[in-house]
Amino acid sequence: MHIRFTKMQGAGNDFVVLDATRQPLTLQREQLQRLGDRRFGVGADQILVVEPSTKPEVDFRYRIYNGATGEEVEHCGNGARCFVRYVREQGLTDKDVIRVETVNRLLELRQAPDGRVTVNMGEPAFAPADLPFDPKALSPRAKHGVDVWSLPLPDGREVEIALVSMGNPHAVMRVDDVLRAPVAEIGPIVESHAQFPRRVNVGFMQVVARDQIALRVYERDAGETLACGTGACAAVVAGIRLGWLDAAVEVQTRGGQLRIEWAGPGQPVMMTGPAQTVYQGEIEL
Ligand SMILES: N[C@H](CCC[C@H](N)C(=O)O)C(=O)O
Repeated sequence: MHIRFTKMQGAGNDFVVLDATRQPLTLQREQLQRLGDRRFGVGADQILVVEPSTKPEVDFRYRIYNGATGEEVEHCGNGARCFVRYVREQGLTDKDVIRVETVNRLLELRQAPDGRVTVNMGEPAFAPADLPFDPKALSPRAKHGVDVWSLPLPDGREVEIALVSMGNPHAVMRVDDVLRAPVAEIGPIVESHAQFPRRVNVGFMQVVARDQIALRVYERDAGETLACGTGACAAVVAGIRLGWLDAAVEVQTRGGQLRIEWAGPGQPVMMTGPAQTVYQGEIEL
């Protein structure tokens, strides 16, 4: 199969974007993995497929696959910003506000004149069943009236995590210094911990000020990425709930800066950040 693709990045989280608006595109897992493979294919953290909408009030559908496994996932924040740039640059729409449906969310996206894109990421969810997270023998520790969980590790250590679903699952822990955080060691252990039947994205958050954090994320099925949009949303929401952060926070990631705003329960999380096209290409799959 001959495929035209667009390579994009949002704060260093990179994507292969495919246009399935003109004709249906059904890719096998192995083909998705080939697109994501940094040696034998194009290389990307996730593959984004833009599809026509099936509903009059929605402009597009957007499907997301982790590049390493070809597994479909529920949400991708940096990908949503690249999606907006893509559909406008490809002439698929000239709207300033775009409504797009993912597998389990309806997002509203808007691009500002300076090119930065703001995404209404929907409301966070916190019940263990939303992740899913199976507490088994664990019990939550209430902190600031919010449940945090002490997760036992195989070597006997424990890590304290806050659970947030942005449609996809996030376990967030606070660290003193992200540069020295044990991301490569603890990330994979928590990602595939038995308490997470569908595994989890693992965030390491350093609180710099009440309106500033530094964040690294060991992503489910991707390892550490340079930025994770839903991870930034989950970390800020957890920090606000735990009393560490105000309602608008600048998030410094290894790949760039994101701005996350959340006005509290019942409100959506708003994310603003960069999105760029890197190149276009073709590949035989
Ligand atoms: N690895 C994530 C999907 C991509 C999320 C991330 N790239 C973002 O920007 O939100 C998961 O398995 O839930």
